[in-house]
Amino acid sequence: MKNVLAINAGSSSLKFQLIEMPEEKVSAIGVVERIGLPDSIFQIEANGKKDKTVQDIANHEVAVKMLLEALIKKGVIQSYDEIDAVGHRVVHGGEYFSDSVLITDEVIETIEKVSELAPLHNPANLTGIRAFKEILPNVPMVAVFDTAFHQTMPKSSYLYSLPENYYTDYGIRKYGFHGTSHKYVTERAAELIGAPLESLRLISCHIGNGASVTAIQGGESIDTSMGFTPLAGVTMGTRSGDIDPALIPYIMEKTGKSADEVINVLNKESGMLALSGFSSDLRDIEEQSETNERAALALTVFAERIHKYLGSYAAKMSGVDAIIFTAGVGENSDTIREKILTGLEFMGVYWDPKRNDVRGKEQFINYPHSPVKVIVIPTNEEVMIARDTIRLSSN
Ligand SMILES: Nc1ncnc2c1ncn2[C@@H]1O[C@H](COP(=O)(O)OP(=O)(O)O)[C@@H](O)[C@H]1O
Ligand SMILES: CC(=O)OP(=O)(O)O
Ligand SMILES: [Mg+2]
Repeated sequence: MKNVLAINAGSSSLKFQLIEMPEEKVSAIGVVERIGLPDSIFQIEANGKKDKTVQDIANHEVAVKMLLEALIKKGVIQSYDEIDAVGHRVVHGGEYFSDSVLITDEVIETIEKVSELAPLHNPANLTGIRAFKEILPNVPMVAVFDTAFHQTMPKSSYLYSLPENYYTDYGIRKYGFHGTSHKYVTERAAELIGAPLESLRLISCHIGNGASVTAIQGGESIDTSMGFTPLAGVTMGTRSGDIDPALIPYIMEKTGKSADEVINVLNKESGMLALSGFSSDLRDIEEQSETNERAALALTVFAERIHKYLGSYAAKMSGVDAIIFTAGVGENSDTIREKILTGLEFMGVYWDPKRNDVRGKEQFINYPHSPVKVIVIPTNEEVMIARDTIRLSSN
């Protein structure tokens, strides 16, 4: 048995799970939120007990120390020697990584090199890696990339219609993200359907704060809604998704903002937050949607963008065998799933409102006679990270 610590470091948060492998038994799970802000929150659940503390946590290194100390204090481990390996989610791997990799100084340098392509995510991932390297210098660490699963996309999917040297000189292409999650639900879907992956055409909707839709044929990603960065595609919590690129210089001219400032608006002040006018959190928006027109419109825009991808990807694969919903919204919001699925009978999607009334667990929500299956599958990026970490650190 080996203890793997799976780390998902965000810009202001750090999610973690300590997992006993190969049994995949979770011995501790938790999250640190609001890192670098006042009143940071640290939550950990282990041995059937939940603890929550609120205190300032200045940076990721402090967060890492707190979580390691909490593992000992709660008796999950007796000493740090019991942590056999650490796996890190890294959002952008560029074209450098089509699989997870054992972290070396050279790997860290490469992750740094592609950081400018995922400014909300990669720097935070690197901070997590460095913090662990400092505190557990002799423990093997593995990087698991959001982009890796999408490296199977054909050139016709990933090339933009731009001068060729933009791709060859600058690596400008579609990369795609949430790959670890899309891969996890793909494999689970094949198991639940009871058919070999090779025979399936799937559309996976990862809808959380960040959201992306992926077409998966024969187990491989063949197209996805995010692009060069995680800003592209559907409307998200605070991200605009696709807009006309000519808007960027236009907004700069009208508002006097720099390019960086406009991108910051598109990343952090747009999406559901901008449409609703009050929140990026889908729960808040759903709560107000009966009485607040902007909230109702935001829900419609959000669902419609995803709805259109379902038609588009079904066309691309000449049909679809199953549609998958995952991540915070996809797993929990029957309202959004209903809005996305309504009107798809023409392509064989017959969903059952009773079965759709489900939250956070695996369930088919289609009628048994539906040619297209629709499945809610809670994602588990951490277990995927742990599996790859064991595979690559045991050699
Ligand atoms: N019960 C629920 N009903 C509706 N939306 C929910 C529910 N639980 C979580 N969400 C939504 O899920 C989103 C966060 O998803 P998550 O996958 O955790 O995001 P991320 O990992 O990108 O930060 C939020 O918009 C939140 O409102
Ligand atoms: C890549 C990405 O958008 O990740 P998240 O949904 O965690 O923000
Ligand atoms: Mg996420």
